[in-house]
Amino acid sequence: MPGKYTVTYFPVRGRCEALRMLLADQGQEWTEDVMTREIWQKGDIKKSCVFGQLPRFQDGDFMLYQSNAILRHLARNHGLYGQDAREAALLDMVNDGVEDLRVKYYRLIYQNYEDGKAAYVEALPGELRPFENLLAQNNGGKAFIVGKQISFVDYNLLDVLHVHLVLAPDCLASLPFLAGYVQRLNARPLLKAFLESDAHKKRPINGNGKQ
Ligand SMILES: N[C@@H](CCC(=O)N[C@@H](CS)C(=O)NCC(=O)O)C(=O)O
Repeated sequence: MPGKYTVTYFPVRGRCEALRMLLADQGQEWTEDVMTREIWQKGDIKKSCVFGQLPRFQDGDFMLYQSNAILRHLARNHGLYGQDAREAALLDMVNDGVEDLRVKYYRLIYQNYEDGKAAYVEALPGELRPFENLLAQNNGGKAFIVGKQISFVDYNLLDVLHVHLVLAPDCLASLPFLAGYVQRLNARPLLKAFLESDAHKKRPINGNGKQ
């Protein structure tokens, strides 16, 4: 049984919105422990974090760092890690692909937004194409990214698609399976309620105001 969940993070969507979507869609409650820049800059909490960074996640007295490890822990707690070892391996593969894209996105947002945005947006459909192909191969593109049930990777991929749809609203124009996937997942009742909540809508996407 999972203990009480607490998410410690800066007041942004960033690397936590995927796990928040997972929790909301799975009907879980959690506490937000919001880290201000002022407190973080004092340095004591940073020193206490395993890798000197947030998010930190608490499941009762169990403490975890690294956003993808947190997603996987929640996947194991809530049956979101595929139906067998092969599905789990495929989920790991796709999640690594999501992480690669997320890292490119953060590099753009935090290091090269003004100069790099146009080229990034132009290349984006090509970056998203592998996910379109994976969807097309699974149940005619009408299911989840892997297998017949939702997984932690669906929440992570959905978050990365959400932030890219803000950056480049037409980025799915040539990717119909991904466009349908976003609509389908967004319409899941508990997820829809979360996406329409102030907690989600008012939370900045990134920490520097760029999006
Ligand atoms: N690989 C880590 C990256 C964590 C990370 O980059 N955290 C940033 C915020 S998103 C942070 O703590 N920045 C403050 C600092 O490094 O002092 C994860 O996925 O959790």
